[in-house]
Amino acid sequence: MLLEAKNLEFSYEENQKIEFPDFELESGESLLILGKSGSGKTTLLNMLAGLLKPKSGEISIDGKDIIGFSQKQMDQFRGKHIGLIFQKPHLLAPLSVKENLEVVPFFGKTQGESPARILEELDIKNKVNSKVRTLSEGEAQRVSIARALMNKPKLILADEPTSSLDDENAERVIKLLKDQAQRIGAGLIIVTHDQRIKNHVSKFIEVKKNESV
Ligand SMILES: Nc1ncnc2c1ncn2[C@@H]1O[C@H](COP(=O)(O)OP(=O)(O)OP(=O)(O)O)[C@@H](O)[C@H]1O
Repeated sequence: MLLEAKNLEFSYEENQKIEFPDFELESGESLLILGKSGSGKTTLLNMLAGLLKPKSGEISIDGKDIIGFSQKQMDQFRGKHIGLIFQKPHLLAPLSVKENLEVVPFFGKTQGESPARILEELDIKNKVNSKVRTLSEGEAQRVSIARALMNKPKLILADEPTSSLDDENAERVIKLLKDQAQRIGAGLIIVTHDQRIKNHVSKFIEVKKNESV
């Protein structure tokens, strides 16, 4: 099993508690996190990425109890094994596409995939030397997927990756995410409201906020 989450709870404030459903994910499998606005989907993704510590519960990734990690251990683990994709691409604007990919193995201290190969897979090779500020939104999101794949992560976490894309680009990005996750044998978890993604991934959990604590 790649990932197991059990009895997770989080609270930002004393009179508020968010309880999360238990779930499991195998390598190569995809899962959607669904739920209303404000229900706690991004909070869950941030806990899985080790960016937030749950109030209680367990998260195991690749057999490791990530909640027990120190901040430094978590940063190293994330750099090596987790690829993150956000709603907006968060690329380094003054750098080229290639340079944006090359910083990943540099900071993760890993060997990294070849940027040329990944950009070819994502059909964006002709932009390799372009500055990222000259890219369209769909192209920039494909570069952010390329960046998340650079370290061949075991787990890919994506937060609303298609919400600012038109239908054609959204379909393309979903397909790429799924295909690439399968190619490298990674688990893929996507937070979304997007019906266009729901048509492509059948396994899901739903997060519901519980106000009465
Ligand atoms: N830093 C914070 N401090 C206090 N409350 C927060 C903080 N971040 C989020 N919350 C609250 O926690 C709840 C869950 O937020 P979260 O962003 O996880 O929801 P979400 O399901 O991802 O929402 P959306 O779909 O609108 O992005 C919300 O009520 C939100 O207002």
